[in-house]
Amino acid sequence: MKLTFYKYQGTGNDFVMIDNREQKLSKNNTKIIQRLCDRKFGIGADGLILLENPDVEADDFKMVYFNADGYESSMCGNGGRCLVAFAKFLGIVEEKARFTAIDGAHEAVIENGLVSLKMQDVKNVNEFQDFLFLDTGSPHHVVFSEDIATMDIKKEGAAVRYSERYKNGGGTNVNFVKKLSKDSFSVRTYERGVEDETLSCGTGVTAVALAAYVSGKTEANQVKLVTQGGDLSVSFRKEEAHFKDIWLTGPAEFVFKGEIVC
Ligand SMILES: N[C@H](CCC[C@H](N)C(=O)O)C(=O)O
Repeated sequence: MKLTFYKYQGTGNDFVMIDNREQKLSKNNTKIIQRLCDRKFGIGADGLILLENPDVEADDFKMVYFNADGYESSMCGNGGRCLVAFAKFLGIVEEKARFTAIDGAHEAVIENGLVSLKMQDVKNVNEFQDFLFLDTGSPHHVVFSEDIATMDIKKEGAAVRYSERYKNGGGTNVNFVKKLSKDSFSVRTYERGVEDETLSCGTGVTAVALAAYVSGKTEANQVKLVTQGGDLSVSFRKEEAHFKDIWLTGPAEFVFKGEIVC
């Protein structure tokens, strides 16, 4: 099968994007999706995203996300932002978009060259002695540390992701965080389903911003997250025990278009 694909990246988290409105690529093609994401035998990406026709009248499109391991996974924040940029390129949307992903409905706005994505509300942030755990559309374990620059993220991240706490529940993504100022943090993320460090993680930096607020490391409700692949920002409103109006903002860029036989 000949497939036209578009490569996008959002702060270094990179994706193969496919306009699948004609359903050319089926969702259980794990081997094909894994091969497309393979950085040696395929195009290479952290994940693959299908743009499909919406199931909901009010939506512009539907998002289906696969990790590089070829399996459909939970929400991808950077991928969602890249998908909005892709939808604009295809002429499906202009400056505003509304779509449904595996975790529900999302709005997005393209402004000043950045894409802002509204994330689902977060009801539970679980604080433990030396880490926090929350789900921002994907599960995230968050650890604050004085030194993350020299860490072996792949090794340290895998140790948590495959630990007793997570190994039977589908695993988790793992974020290592250093506080930079009263409203900015440096973040390095080990991503489930990539099974390696990614240059940034959208649901991950969203989790870090909320975890920093809950653990008293920031009082700001707009936080800058510095990742290996670039800067992202997360804003939110705390309403009683819930976090609402959570917006993830950052660049989302086209890299190249190609055709591949698979
Ligand atoms: N690897 C994640 C999904 C992608 C998350 C990340 N790429 C983002 O930007 O949110 C998981 O399986 O939970």
